[in-house]
Amino acid sequence: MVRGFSPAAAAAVFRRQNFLIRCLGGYRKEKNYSNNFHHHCVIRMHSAMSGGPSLEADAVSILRSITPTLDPTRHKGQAGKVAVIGGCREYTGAPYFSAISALKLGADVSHVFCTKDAATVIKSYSPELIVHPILEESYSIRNDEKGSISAKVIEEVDKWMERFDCLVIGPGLGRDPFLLDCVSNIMKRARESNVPMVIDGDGLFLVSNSPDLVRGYPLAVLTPNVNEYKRLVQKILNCEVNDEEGSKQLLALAKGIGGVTILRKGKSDFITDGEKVSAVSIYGSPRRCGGQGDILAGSVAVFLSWARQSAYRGELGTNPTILGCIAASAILRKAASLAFDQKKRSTLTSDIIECLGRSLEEICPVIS
Ligand SMILES: NC(=O)C1=CN([C@@H]2O[C@H](COP(=O)(O)OP(=O)(O)OC[C@H]3O[C@@H](n4cnc5c(N)ncnc54)[C@H](OP(=O)(O)O)[C@@H]3O)[C@@H](O)[C@H]2O)[C@@H](O)CC1
Ligand SMILES: Nc1ncnc2c1ncn2[C@@H]1O[C@H](COP(=O)(O)OP(=O)(O)OP(=O)(O)O)[C@@H](O)[C@H]1O
Ligand SMILES: [Mg+2]
Repeated sequence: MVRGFSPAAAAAVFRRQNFLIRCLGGYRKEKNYSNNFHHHCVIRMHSAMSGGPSLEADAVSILRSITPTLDPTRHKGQAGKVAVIGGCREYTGAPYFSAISALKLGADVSHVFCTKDAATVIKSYSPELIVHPILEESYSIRNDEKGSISAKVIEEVDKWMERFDCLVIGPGLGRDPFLLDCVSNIMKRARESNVPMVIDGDGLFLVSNSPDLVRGYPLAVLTPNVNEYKRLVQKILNCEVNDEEGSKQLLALAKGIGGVTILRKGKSDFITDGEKVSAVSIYGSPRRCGGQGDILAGSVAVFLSWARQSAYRGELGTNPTILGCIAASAILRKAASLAFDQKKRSTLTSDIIECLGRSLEEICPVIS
């Protein structure tokens, strides 16, 4: 029996999950499980994370309820304006993956705020992105310039801040202390303007060391991978990750940072804002190429912006940040599965990005 549920409730959950996974089309390739869905489902619900129940989310219904129709009366910007804060000398792929994924899912405008070194490279990947070369790393400036550069960074971001529906902080940001200091200031400004923030990659390194940047901010979403989660648990809860108590620990972590939303990435994705834990377990791909988390972060930004629009219209009863995470996780996994079908071992992050549109179209067709 599924932990925490009566046999009847567990059977209903199982039937529902069966239906959802068929819609999302993602389980069929999983080794050893492909011919035995019942086994697949029950095992997953037992072993995904113990220490309290986590229910498979109804991702299909969520996607259908928050994805806007393509309506000729809408103007540019209404389907979402997102900005990625990331990209430095070392990493140019990560911010590109996040920003282009947002566009490929249907956002109208996608910006990248990065270092000067990274900007030309990112621009050359795509003419679709609006790239601002405003950040600086310590190696490229003198100590006596830091004050004026820091002020200039915030001045440039301030020009745009109120227009953004969501920021993605961290993909390919690096860990330069001066640069992270400037990004802390950007995060404080975003908070003052009530702009949602998806924090990923090196943004999570920053938040682990300075949790007050997001503490108690309900529009903050943290998307840790296994390393980033470990660091957060150590810093915030002062202990080690304990998967025996996985759900409880995740709830405690979200509460410990004042009710932010956490999407813990892994074999299943677990999502909470401190109230209950939802899971997205549909099968994606066995390829673990770098960059899939960056796609996810850009996708969360889009879906949470759409979920907030639906919430304004009074159509939702659930926290939009949770809905955005569930929708993004399901779409990324489905896209990864589609890409893997075609490319097998040579599947790359850019192949998955090319499947984002189809992945969403199969669930929310433009003309239904
Ligand atoms: N194509 C691209 O451009 C891509 C770029 N990417 C970008 O890479 C960045 C790091 O993300 P990741 O996922 O490698 O971090 P993660 O798994 O925590 O670390 C693995 C190990 O490495 C270490 N470590 C990491 N950074 C370090 C640093 N600056 N300096 C020193 N150590 C560092 C880390 O050590 P620890 O954190 O435990 O100290 C752990 O042991 C991030 O900006 C991401 O967006 C990815 O999105 C993929 C595609
Ligand atoms: N073992 C797994 N099986 C299936 N899906 C997984 C597995 N591990 C991660 N994923 C999925 O891949 C996506 C990216 O997670 P991952 O842990 O690779 O992030 P990341 O390390 O931050 O990636 P990036 O390389 O972009 O930084 C998430 O949606 C996650 O659910
Ligand atoms: Mg990552």
